[in-house]
Amino acid sequence: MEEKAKGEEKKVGVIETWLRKHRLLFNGATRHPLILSIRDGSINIASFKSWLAQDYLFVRAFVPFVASVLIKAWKESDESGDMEVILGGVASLEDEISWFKREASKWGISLSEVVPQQANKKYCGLLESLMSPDVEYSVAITAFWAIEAVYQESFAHCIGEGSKTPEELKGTCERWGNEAFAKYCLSLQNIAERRLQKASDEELKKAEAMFLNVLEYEVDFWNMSRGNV
Ligand SMILES: Cc1ncc(CN)c(N)n1
Repeated sequence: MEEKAKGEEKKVGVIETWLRKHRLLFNGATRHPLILSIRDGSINIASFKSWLAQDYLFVRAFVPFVASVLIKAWKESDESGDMEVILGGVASLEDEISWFKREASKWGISLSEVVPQQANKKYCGLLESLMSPDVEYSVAITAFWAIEAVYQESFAHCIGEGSKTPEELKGTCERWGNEAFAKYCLSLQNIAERRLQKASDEELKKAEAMFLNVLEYEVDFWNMSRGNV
């Protein structure tokens, strides 16, 4: 292998630095007991159904949030490619909502009767606050990446080697654990990283705090369904 010239080593990015610094918190969100119970097959189906119903409401609130990130990209981005990636995200949410409806009917859940629980309301409130034009693109795209990355890492774990995920839950895990979704998350990470490289110290602090907020809210979201056993 060719030896790298001095000073040519790849710099560790902002996001990679956060992932190393907050590894335990990231693992807390992506290796939550609910996810581990899917992976080892011990999942209580009532918990799964509760998660599914609550997540449908979350995803409906997620659509306008992603649309607001698209607007920020249009206004603020220095790279036109950002819009295509985010637009692809908006488009795939239509498919996701249809998937939730099909899945709910399969499990006998009446989505029109689902009442949002406290942790869900709180998380949707966070999404709404991020839609404000006062929130910087760097902060919003960081939140967007983190929200998607938690699901990708979580569900990919359920279909990874040695998993005993029940057959009827494999489709759910594939939805976020598949390779294409992993690539999409990487595209979002690259956009966020590029913006963070140019951000002021104050913006960087806000974005890091937002990353931690997302991890905390994701844990609360998983906990909400676990409590419903
Ligand atoms: C709570 C939550 N977090 C993330 C995702 C992935 N879009 C989701 N559907 N729900």
